[in-house]
Amino acid sequence: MSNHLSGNRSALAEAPAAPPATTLLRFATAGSVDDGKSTLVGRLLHDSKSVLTDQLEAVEHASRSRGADGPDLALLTDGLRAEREQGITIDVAYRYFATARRRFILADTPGHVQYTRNMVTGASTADLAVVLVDARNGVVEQTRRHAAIAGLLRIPHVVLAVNKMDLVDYAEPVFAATAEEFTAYAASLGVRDVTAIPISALAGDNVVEPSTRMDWYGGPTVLDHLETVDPAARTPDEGSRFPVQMVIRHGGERYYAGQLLTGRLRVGETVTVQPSGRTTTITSLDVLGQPADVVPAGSSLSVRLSDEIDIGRGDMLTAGPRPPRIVQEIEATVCHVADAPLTVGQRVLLKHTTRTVKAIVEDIPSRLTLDDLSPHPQPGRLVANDIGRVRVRTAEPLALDSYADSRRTGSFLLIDPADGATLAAAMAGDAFAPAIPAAAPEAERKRE
Ligand SMILES: Nc1nc2c(ncn2[C@@H]2O[C@H](COP(=O)(O)OP(=O)(O)OP(=O)(O)O)[C@@H](O)[C@H]2O)c(=O)[nH]1
Repeated sequence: MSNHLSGNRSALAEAPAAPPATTLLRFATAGSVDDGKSTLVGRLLHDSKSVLTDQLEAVEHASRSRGADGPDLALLTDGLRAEREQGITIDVAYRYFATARRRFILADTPGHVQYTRNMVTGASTADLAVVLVDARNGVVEQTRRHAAIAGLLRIPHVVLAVNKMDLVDYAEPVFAATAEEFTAYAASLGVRDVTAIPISALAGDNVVEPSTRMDWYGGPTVLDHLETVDPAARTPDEGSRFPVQMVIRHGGERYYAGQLLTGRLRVGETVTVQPSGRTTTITSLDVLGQPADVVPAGSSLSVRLSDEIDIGRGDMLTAGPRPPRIVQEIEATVCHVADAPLTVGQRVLLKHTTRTVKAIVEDIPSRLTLDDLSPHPQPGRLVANDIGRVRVRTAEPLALDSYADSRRTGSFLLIDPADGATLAAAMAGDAFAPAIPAAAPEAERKRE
């Protein structure tokens, strides 16, 4: 049976296998406009020799033609001409690079205040967020928003890069005060793993090479930390989740193809078909034409089962200690990304893994103030860049995890049925409630 998928390879190519977690780190950058994100990323790529030579030559050429002395490192990341002309980064730019120790996917997200939605998009799958501040300004409103989003998205690790240390004479007290303020604030939002690093992206201090101008700092450089941090740390033990992407009939057999999002699958294992709840046994697993006994998360595969059960695209095979909840009534935290508002009573499509069902927005009980995550009750609607709570009712049951348990299968999209445009990105369940143990009540008291 090893080659039965050869005619269907292109369909499987939709979901490429991810490399093992130990070799790949997904991270996002965030900072206010002009804090130096692009310069930092350019410096990282340049000094770690991750940049392709032709790219670097193009940048040097462009920099020279603008009369600059050395390469303008921001040019390496601000790819789009329109963005450069506007002078701000307006969308998420994904970069793929590697060093000898690790491969990286970087979501370079914009700093402008109105682009919260892009930060959410870029950071939603990140293992780590690099939050930049300008050493001269310290923690500003945008920094607090970025910390809040990191908390909401449950990004396991945060690096606070205190940049432009060259402009504050590389002074330790400036760094220490900013690091202390940020770490305390982040902790109040449930972000516990913060590594603060004093850097100059422009001069190259503590980005790849340790700085000779900040002897008082004994911690890692940015690259050291990115190369050694454990991406899996703090991720809870997830069950196995295999949403069926397509059913392939071949030689009288049925094969279910898709990508294993979390956990692993094993031949002979009992799995539950969701949302019907029927159980069956895996008789074979096949990864790109090769039979396998055990398949890890991230693999694209096809599964054969012992029973003839009616299974189609959008069903999910699950196994493991914590089964998903089968729900039609969902409470979620959403980041609204469309220009048109989201309102109570609105009919939407809900896309969760490979399943898309009709749904209605039953309630929008609160909207969050991003500075401190305190809720405003009963906003009635959400507009672009708002983060709020919604209650949604679906026409059919869904097998849903809470976002706290699984970022992959606890998230979904709300889609406009008229044109297929994404309205909101959602995190199911108690996404922000437990992340703010003390901050919200205190903030409430302050307002009173
Ligand atoms: N002195 C000094 N200047 C820096 C440093 N890092 C960046 N800059 C300068 O700060 C300005 C903004 O840097 P960018 O990297 O474009 O900032 P950004 O955060 O990517 O800005 P947006 O893309 O607009 O969000 C540029 O003039 C940089 O040369 C630094 O460490 N020290």
